[in-house]
Amino acid sequence: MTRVYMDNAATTKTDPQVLEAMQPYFEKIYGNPSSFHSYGREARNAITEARDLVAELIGADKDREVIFTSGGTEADNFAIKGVADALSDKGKHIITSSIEHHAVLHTCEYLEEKGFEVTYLPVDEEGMVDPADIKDAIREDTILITIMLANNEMGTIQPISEIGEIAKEAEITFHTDAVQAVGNIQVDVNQLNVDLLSLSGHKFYGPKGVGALYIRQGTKINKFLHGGAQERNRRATTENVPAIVGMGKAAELALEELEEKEEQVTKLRDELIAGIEERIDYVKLNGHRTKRLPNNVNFSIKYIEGESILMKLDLEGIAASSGSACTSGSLDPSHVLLAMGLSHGVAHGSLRLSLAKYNTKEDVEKVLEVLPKVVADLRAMSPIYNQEIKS
Ligand SMILES: Cc1ncc(COP(=O)(O)O)c(C=O)c1O
Repeated sequence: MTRVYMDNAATTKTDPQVLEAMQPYFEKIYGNPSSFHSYGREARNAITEARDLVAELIGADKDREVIFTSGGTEADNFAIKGVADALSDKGKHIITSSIEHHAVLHTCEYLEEKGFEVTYLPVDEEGMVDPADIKDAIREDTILITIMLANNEMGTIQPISEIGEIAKEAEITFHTDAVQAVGNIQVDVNQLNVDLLSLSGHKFYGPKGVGALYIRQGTKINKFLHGGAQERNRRATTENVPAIVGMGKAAELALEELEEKEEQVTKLRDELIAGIEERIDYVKLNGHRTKRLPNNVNFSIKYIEGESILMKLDLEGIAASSGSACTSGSLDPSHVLLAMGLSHGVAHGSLRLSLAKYNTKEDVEKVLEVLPKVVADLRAMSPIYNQEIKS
């Protein structure tokens, strides 16, 4: 059976060119970047090169604004706790949205336990934050605004540049979680007006376990890991050189390929959306129809449970998700879909298909052939469907 992987928002396949770039850093160039000798120097140079490539991808200053982390989660933790720690004398109020990734939400909840106050802004039915709500939520003691660039579950892209303007005017530090956006759409820290931006290697064909935090020069933020003087004294621990090199290569490829791949993936996304709406009744596209990630398709399919669709699709060789990877193991409906006003029942029947540059027209055709049958089979067994629709 040919398998179709459409869970690229959870993670992407590592690009073979990335793997090739990493290989020497396990075998030959294995020095510690902090060491004086040539082995160390070679590793150090590789990190500098990777930092430049990541900086270039997001329009950051090459020398000093990118700090490597262990992934998107650490970048979010670093940004939020680091600013809270550095500015707690100034104030203890943070503004975020109710649809953030748990890496942001749980960090904010942790800070609430430590005496910070957090405003969780609502979103509209398309999952959009209203910049006017940000303006209204700002207080004398607000020290940080953190709003994601694009949502991992339903792909809505937020008006970050506009929110950034508001933050700048109010002189409040502004962070965005761009983990799902980087590599999928153009991301430029200056155009977005952000002070801090999180990204993660494995979401754009790089390796897992590596990410970065962009820190605009002059941003007040405390260090995250205490120990050695690595990463300009902001994050101690011996650098994960092969992974950093891999992320650098992935950034280089993303910059080269972005325009072409964005168009290719958008076309597949739109075929999937149109095909599902044409072939299956009682479905609702979740998220904004146009201001959405090129690789994201998310539908609520009424009268069935998301988990049962996933199981049936898996048996047919199609890998999809019911929401974010972190919540799909639990039976709670997605906090994102609930925040958009969906009922528990409808939120339960959600299906996310997330594309990558490796997906083909044939993949889309297979999904459009299999999914309607799966839905019809499940609905045939659904008492509510039979009661409400068939009678
Ligand atoms: C929006 C968002 N933020 C943060 C993360 C966490 O990234 P990582 O897996 O690199 O820790 C993810 C991963 O799913 C994500 O989608």
